[in-house]
Amino acid sequence: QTGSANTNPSDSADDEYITNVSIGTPAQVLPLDFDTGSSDLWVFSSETPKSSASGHVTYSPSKSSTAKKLSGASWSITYGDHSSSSGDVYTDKVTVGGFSVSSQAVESATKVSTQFVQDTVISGLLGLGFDVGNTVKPRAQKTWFSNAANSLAQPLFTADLKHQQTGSYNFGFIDTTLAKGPIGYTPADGSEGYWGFTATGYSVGGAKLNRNSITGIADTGTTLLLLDDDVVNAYYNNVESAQYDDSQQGVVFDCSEDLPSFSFGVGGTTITIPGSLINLTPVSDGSSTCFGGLQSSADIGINIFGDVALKAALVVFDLGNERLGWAQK
Ligand SMILES: CN(C)c1ccc(C(=O)NN)cc1
Repeated sequence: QTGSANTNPSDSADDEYITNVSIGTPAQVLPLDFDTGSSDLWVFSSETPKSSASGHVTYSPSKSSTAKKLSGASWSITYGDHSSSSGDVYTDKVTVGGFSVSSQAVESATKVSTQFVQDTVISGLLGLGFDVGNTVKPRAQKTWFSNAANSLAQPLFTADLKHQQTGSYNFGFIDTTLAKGPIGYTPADGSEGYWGFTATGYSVGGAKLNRNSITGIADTGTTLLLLDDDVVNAYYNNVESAQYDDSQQGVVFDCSEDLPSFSFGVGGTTITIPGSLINLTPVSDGSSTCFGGLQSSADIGINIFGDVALKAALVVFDLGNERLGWAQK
C-alpha cells in the first residue's frame, strides 16, 4: 500500500507547506504543517481557547464516532523558534494521501503560543520525526508515519517541496521521475528525534566542493537553510550588497542581485541550490531589499537543512534502512 498527498506553499515566501489531513468519522479535514523536525501530531481543536482558535479550522473529537480519549495522557512541545503548544490526547482514524491509520494519537491543543495563533493557514503539525521525539506523557505515542510504516509497500516517504508550486509527500514508494539526478544515500541519525545527516562538503557558485563536512538535520518544518557562520560568510562574500540587518535578524541584500548557487555533497552526489531559491522575499511588501534564504545557525546550535535546501531536491526519508536519500531536481 502507498499514500500520496499534495502540499502547497503557504505564502509568496514559501514560509511553510500545507498538507490536508482527514481526521475522524465523518472526516474532518485540517490543513497541517508536515514536520520532519518534530514527532507530535497536534491540532487546534474544540478544546483550544476560542480567542486562540479564531480563524483556524479545528478538530472536534466529540463529533467523531471513532474518537477515543487517551485517558491520563498530555503533551507539551517547544520548537526551535520558541513557539509552543500543549494539551491532551485522543486516538482517532487519520488519513493522509489516501492511506489510513485507524488509531493514531491526535494531540488536542488546550494551549498554543502567539506564533501559532497568528498562523491561521495551518491547524497544527504532523510530525514526521523519529518516535523518540514524541512529547506525550506518561507514554510516548507513535507518529502517523511510524504507525503506517509496516503496512506501506516500503517503510519510507519522500518530500518534493517546490517554490510557489504544488509539491508532494509520497508514502511507501519513490517516484524517481520527480528527480533529475541519481539518489545519493547517507546514514540518518534518529537518536535525537530528527533526521540527522552529514554533508561531505560544500561550494559557492559552481566551484568544486570543498571537504568541510556539515552535520545537520533535514527539516521540512523550518523555512530556511541555517548553517555555520563560516559557511554563511563564504556565501555572502560573493554578494556585493549583502549586510546583516539587526531589525530583520538576518542577512539582507538588494533584490536585484544575481545570487550565486550553493552546493553540498551528500551520499556521493551533489545537490545544487540555485541562487534564485536563496533570494527568499522582500523584507516588506514592495521593498527592494530582500531577506536571504541562507542564514546563520549559530544561535540554534544545530545546522538545519530547511525548505530552502529541500526545494532543490527529492528527499527520501528511509526509516527501514535508517538513511536519507537526496536527488537533484
Ligand atoms: C510556529 N510554527 C508554525 C512552527 C512550525 C514548525 C516549527 C519547527 O521548528 N519545525 N521543525 C516551528 C514553528
